[in-house]
Amino acid sequence: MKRLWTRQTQPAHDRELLAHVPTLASSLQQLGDTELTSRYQQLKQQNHNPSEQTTIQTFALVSEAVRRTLGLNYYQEQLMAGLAMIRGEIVEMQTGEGKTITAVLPACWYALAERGVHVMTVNDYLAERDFETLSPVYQRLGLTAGLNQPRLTAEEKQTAYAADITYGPGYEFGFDYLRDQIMTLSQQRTRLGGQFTRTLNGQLLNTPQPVQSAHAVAIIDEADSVLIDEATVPLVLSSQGGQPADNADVYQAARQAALTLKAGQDFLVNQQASELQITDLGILRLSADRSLIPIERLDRPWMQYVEQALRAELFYHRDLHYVVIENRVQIVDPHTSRIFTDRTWRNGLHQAVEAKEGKPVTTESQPIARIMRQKYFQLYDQLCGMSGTVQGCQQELREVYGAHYSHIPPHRPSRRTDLPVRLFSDQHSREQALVRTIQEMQPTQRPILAGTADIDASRRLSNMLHELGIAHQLLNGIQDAEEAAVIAAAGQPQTVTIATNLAGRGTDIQLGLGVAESGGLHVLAAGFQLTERIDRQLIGRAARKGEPGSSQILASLDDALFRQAKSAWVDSLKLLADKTGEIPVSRQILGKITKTQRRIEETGRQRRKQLTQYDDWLSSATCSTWN
Ligand SMILES: Nc1ncnc2c1ncn2[C@@H]1O[C@H](COP(=O)(O)OP(=O)(O)OP(=O)(O)O)[C@@H](O)[C@H]1O
Repeated sequence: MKRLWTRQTQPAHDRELLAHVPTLASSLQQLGDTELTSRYQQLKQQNHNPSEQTTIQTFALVSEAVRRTLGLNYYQEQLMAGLAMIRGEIVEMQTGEGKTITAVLPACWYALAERGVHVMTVNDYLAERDFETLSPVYQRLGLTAGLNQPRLTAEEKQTAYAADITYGPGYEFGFDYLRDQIMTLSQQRTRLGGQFTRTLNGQLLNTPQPVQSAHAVAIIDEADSVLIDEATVPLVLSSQGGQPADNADVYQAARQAALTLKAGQDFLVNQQASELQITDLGILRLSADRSLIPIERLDRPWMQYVEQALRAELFYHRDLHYVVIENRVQIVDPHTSRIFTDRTWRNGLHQAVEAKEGKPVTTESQPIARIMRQKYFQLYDQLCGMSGTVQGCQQELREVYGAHYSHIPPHRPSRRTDLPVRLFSDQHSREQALVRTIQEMQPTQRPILAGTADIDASRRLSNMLHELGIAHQLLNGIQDAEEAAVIAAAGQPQTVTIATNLAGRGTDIQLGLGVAESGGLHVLAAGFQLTERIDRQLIGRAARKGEPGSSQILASLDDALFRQAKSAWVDSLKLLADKTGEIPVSRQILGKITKTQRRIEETGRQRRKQLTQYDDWLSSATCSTWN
């Protein structure tokens, strides 16, 4: 990756440099809007020279545009983060420190070069929110902003990319790249003579053009999520599936066959690793009665259909891995609990889940092109980003993306109180304790955000509160309420919000009248997440912007983290439970939990590394075949 401006960070020098920004910005206050725009445009015409002077002027113009449009004045820390990002760094700013407007500083600085700036975040909701909020700021400087969303037409995408600054979810940029590659390849295959004839006929004028022109700059919000957490799953572009399948009976027959098999005899299963293998005995049993196999309708070996049916049965659970909405199986993102309406599992797994649920079986989509996310982001000349939680993955960001890390201190010291962790022997005891805590807090009028691990748990907690007549709202991706409306209400007095990880990133819960005085938002986390970073995201919803707030984790030995720990110390903890199921938590236990989370983070890193190496090998193998 090429750097536009590299220089070692010198905090004292930077502070001195940035101290000029507010002064210069104040002097711009007397300018009219047109004059403000033309000042920025003049900078653009000065044949973009990445000097410190240009940086100060750009930051001052952006500061004034933000003040006029949003009524906010940049903090010094936001300017520092902006400066770090134009050096290609990934900055860690605590949650709630105002990353959304911080991204405008590097975006406008990079836009001076007129090569296109892509601002990416984790999902379309956040991309649209940021685009809506910030477009008027860009307009003031004479810049255009575009929104790149899934399901746009090619023309709409071209318009979004033609803008100076394009917002969108990270994965969508990758999918556009794959679509462009496929189109370009298919055009290259058109024989020269064919092109000549088509040119004579005027047909080439209508030849589709790639939507993505360049990979100049990517500014990535929630960088650890986009670049690390999601990086285990490659981007795969598939042909359109999802139509009613005319071989539905095959998947149903495979399910019937799978249900006759006995674990330990006919198949071996490793629940932890989600692996299974049909034994020789199982194969014998499955082939015993050939009349049960719809042989002439198979597209792949029968065993593979049965294996997928078993996987669907054993590893894929409703309201955890998928939901069923309007008779359709829809995948749930394991990191955020967000529902992917337009994605399906491959190799017949989606159909196996549909058959398991007794829903209409749809046609399989076929993979057409794929790219590891790492490879896609490496295409950019310049990559930078922000997150509240970079610590724990800075080494990987450097190794894979060549991006250095810098930590930006909070504008105001945190006023969050983290109450002692509570641990329970099982999920049920934990849920009882959650409900008791919510009940006890009701008189304080403080809003509560209860974060659950999955949709199923959010529903259970919701039902328990219903039974007790405790009013609450639910944010788990399948309720009808608009996400923005739920979040807007979550900081109002006495509001109880139950949310899956959907609320974990990027949601800014504004405190209602009198809430700060009564102690601010209280976050109740139902369990530890697999990594410390994700814990910090949820907890970070409380006490933002120097406000008061508190958090508490209520864990249970049933949680995925303890299951993954697979250790004798976890089993021994059960013996310590009192009659409510609560287990006293020592520093030693907390230390072991942190150790487990770090081990899982490290395993994830190794896995991503292996996947990329395997992908490298695969690409070189494929290339040599083509040659
Ligand atoms: N300079 C500023 N002055 C006053 N308020 C600000 C400033 N910058 C941001 N804010 C406000 O702080 C709140 C949090 O901002 P934002 O959502 O961008 O934070 P964040 O760092 O992205 O949080 P998260 O890590 O949760 O995504 C918003 O309400 C925003 O308007």
